[in-house]
Amino acid sequence: MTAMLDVAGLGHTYQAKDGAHRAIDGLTFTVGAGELVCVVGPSGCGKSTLLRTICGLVKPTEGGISLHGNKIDGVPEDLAVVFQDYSRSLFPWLSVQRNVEFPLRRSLGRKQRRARAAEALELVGLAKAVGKYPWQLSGGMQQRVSIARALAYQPALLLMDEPFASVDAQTRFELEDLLLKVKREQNTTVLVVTHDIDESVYLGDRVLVLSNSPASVVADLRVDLPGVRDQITTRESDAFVTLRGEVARLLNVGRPTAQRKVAAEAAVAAKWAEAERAALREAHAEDHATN
Ligand SMILES: Nc1ncnc2c1ncn2[C@@H]1O[C@H](COP(=O)(O)OP(=O)(O)OP(=O)(O)O)[C@@H](O)[C@H]1O
Repeated sequence: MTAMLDVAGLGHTYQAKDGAHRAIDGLTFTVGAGELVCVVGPSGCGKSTLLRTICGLVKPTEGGISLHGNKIDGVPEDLAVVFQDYSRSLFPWLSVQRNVEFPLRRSLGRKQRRARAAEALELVGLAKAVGKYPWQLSGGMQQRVSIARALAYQPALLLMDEPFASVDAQTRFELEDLLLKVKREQNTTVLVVTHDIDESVYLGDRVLVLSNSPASVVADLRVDLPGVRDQITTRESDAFVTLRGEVARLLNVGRPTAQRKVAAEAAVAAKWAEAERAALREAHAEDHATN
């Protein structure tokens, strides 16, 4: 598989008044064209630093990054980012259509922008919301707009930083399935940073587990699950449960308190997710019984 993103020996040390801080150390991995790779790691390990270097906002002190063969040296043009905080990334004074068109204003004419935005909004199920404003939409719908805006740009790489962390569990499941559908239909190359171990396994073709700060790659795990996934049956499958356990162990074993805390939080989150799925199953069963 051709490497769309190539991260080689990446290291970064921040120089602060109170001394130097080593944030990432010898990070090496690739993301193939059309692949979805999830990055998990303990809080404060250096995930944002990694994203900032890929976005060209921070110049690494060692190593380098290439995006489809071109060394990143500044903000790359063919990259789009979806952030956790959708409410701050959309312009409240622009309609949904205009928000999605915004990044295309320099590269495309009006007609082409319209068409590209309409296509992306259709893909995320928001074709009817073009004339609405972000504040007229639910949180999940606003995040769909952010995703549509990123897709309309047709980036070589879509970076997502905790993209579903600010929505409720049901919406999160819907958005995860939307991302998988988009990736299948558009063959988009995606790098997702998430704190959620279950989410990393559910979404990923691979999961990269990072160490405590300074971040390095502890494991690069292939997710051997079918391409088409289901929130209930996939998460119940033996392969899913085994892999989720492996990621949790890698985050936990021999690591300091912060990392154990992440794994403990993940275990609690997994219990909540299981309760959500049980409620979903009950709702489905009731629907069947009444129809
Ligand atoms: N501009 C900076 N100057 C000095 N130190 C920094 C700077 N930015 C981040 N750091 C330090 O580098 C380390 C890694 O930070 P980073 O934000 O990349 O971690 P993270 O994994 O994204 O954290 P979180 O999971 O909490 O979002 C932290 O110890 C942080 O305090």
